[in-house]
Amino acid sequence: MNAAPIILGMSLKMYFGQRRTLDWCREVASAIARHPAVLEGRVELFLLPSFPLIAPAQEIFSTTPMRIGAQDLHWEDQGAFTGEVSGALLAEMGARYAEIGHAERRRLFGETDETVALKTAAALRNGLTPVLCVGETHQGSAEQAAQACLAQLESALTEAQRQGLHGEVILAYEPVWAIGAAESATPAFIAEVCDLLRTGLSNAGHRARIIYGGSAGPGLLSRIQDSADGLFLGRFAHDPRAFASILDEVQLR
Ligand SMILES: O=C(CO)COP(=O)(O)O
Repeated sequence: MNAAPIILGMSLKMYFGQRRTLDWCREVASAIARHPAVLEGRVELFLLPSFPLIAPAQEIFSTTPMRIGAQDLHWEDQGAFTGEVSGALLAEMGARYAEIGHAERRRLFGETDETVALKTAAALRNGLTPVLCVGETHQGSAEQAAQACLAQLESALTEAQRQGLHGEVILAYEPVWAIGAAESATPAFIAEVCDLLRTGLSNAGHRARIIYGGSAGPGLLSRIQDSADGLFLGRFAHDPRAFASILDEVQLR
């Protein structure tokens, strides 16, 4: 048994405008304010909205344990990087998490192993918890998936290690083939990969909690929470009631 809280993280990606984001925040804030799993400290909650909505989301959740983070950050702390947002600014705003290396950023925006490593260092340097996305591209065996994820993790940590940076990392295991799909990977597959990841992490001397993402929604957490430390939610928590119903699945660990 493990007394650590279950993590429920949520990325809104670029799905919602301002009004819908803030409505979602208000509804979820009211649901979590009275939820036993929250009141008893059994969950760690984070939300990653679009950059301009970080501050208003923080305001709405200010009396709740929901922490706010960013979906990306730049690897430098300041300078001539038009359009970018630094970890230093995010930390100054009170953000607590920074998502790094999501498959969409790799596929659509040229994110590479090198930029992921630089961004992981930038997050740790600024006291932000990296939500480091890893995952295999094609559906195969659990061993192949874990091997791909551990290689991505090792590569992502190289720059932080070189700079002597430490801090907690949340490993978001997201099989690329399960992102934006009709269904998540199966609970058995997720559990197998998470168990292999845990062994791999411990053999390599790393400490990271592991959350699963990729079409995760209501009904999944109760089937994987012995192996995974939580979920990284997307579309299937767009309905605030779905988010609240996932909270109902959080069991005593
Ligand atoms: O990428 C994800 C979370 O960041 C998962 O997104 P979906 O749950 O919408 O597939």
